[in-house]
Amino acid sequence: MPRPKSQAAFERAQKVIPGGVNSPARAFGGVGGTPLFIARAEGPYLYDLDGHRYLDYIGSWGPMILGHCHPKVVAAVLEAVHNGSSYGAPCEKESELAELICSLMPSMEMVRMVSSGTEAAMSAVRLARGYTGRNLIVKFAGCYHGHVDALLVSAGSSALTLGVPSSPGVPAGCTQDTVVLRYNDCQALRDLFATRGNLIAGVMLEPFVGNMGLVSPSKEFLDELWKLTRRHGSLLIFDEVMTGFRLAPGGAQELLGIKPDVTVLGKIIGGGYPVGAYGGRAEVMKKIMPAGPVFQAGTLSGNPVAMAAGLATLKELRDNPPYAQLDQLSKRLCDGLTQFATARNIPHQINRIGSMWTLFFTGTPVVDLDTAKTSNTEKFSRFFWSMMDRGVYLPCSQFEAAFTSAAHTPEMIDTTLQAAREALNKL
Ligand SMILES: Cc1ncc(COP(=O)(O)O)c(C=O)c1O
Ligand SMILES: NCC(=O)CCC(=O)O
Repeated sequence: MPRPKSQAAFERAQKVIPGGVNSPARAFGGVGGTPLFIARAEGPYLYDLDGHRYLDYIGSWGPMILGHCHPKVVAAVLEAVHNGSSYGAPCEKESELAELICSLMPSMEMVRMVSSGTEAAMSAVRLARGYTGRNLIVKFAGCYHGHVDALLVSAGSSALTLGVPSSPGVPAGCTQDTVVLRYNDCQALRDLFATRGNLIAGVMLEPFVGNMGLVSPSKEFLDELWKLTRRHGSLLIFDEVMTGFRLAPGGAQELLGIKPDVTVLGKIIGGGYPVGAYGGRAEVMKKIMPAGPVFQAGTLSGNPVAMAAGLATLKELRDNPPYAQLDQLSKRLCDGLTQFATARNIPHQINRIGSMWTLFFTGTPVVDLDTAKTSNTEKFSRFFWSMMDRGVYLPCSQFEAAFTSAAHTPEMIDTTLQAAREALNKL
């Protein structure tokens, strides 16, 4: 399908923006070709510059759980805008959003707002170190916590898609206190804690991983994480930037019945505007300046317009929870995909939790980064473009989760399945 206006816009952008994009995840590096330039978005749809319409299964990589331009979010933002863009002084909306977050996620007694998931993850690492007086941070291969120096080792998402396991510009000193383990590997976790448990400030993980494609934790893995961090006084840090308010009103932690010490948030809490947050028990959070000695700050933190968008989004999710519907729609979609791929004898795995899902082109069950990497990414690329040409916008990498939104209807799922049947038949 020709997209001359996107092509021209990409060429223009490449002259003044590195790689033509402001975040590598958008560059289509994993599938080749030119990224679509978006003119506008509404409900479940994206519209590109060339006037094509696409059913959107990215939702800005997670935030748009209500679909684009939800009327209540738009109204809240418009009202806020007229009261000023930024004050550099506290406003009540910050407390209102903090109260709502803490009521929905009871592991959080206090929360600090920042402007991105990266900032939240970075600050959570500093807090864990400041609180425990220890340096070691444990992360898992394939998990992505934003572009935090200390966590940019064996990172997922575009760092994985584009084959950059760690980046130039991150000095060894920044990662020397980071230990990377295999996701779902209980023995590695036990071995590490047995030898260095008293040095570990915190263990950070995506409780369901979206950034190597969707991967779920085993019960044994979660039990072990809980037990070992309790025994050794290390903080258990859930990065719920993707899963927070996505899988349940109380996030993955509600679903799993675990109260992490610290939670990292982003995406949905900003309703499409730049917001991140981190929170936990008051006793831990009171270490943060000016309540305590651990420094962290931000000119635009708690921005009133972004707070309004986040509040409107979370209130809608609380008052009209879409989770059962999202689960049903996503199940219908994934069941159909499995059925078609099986009928065509295409080796595949579908991993799904609620409205997060990935179709992996591999015959091997995907439980960690190594098994995710057994996927046939060339097949994925052909499937991706075939779906795009049929008006379905999927994540542009095998190693990303797709998201269904509350604006999707059963009819749209069936349209998507019809496209998928044709695309798989042509693979
Ligand atoms: C789990 C997770 N943590 C952290 C981040 C970083 O968030 P941001 O892109 O807002 O910096 C992302 C996504 O980018 C993410 O998926
Ligand atoms: N899973 C990918 C992301 O969430 C990040 C999107 C971006 O950095 O643009």
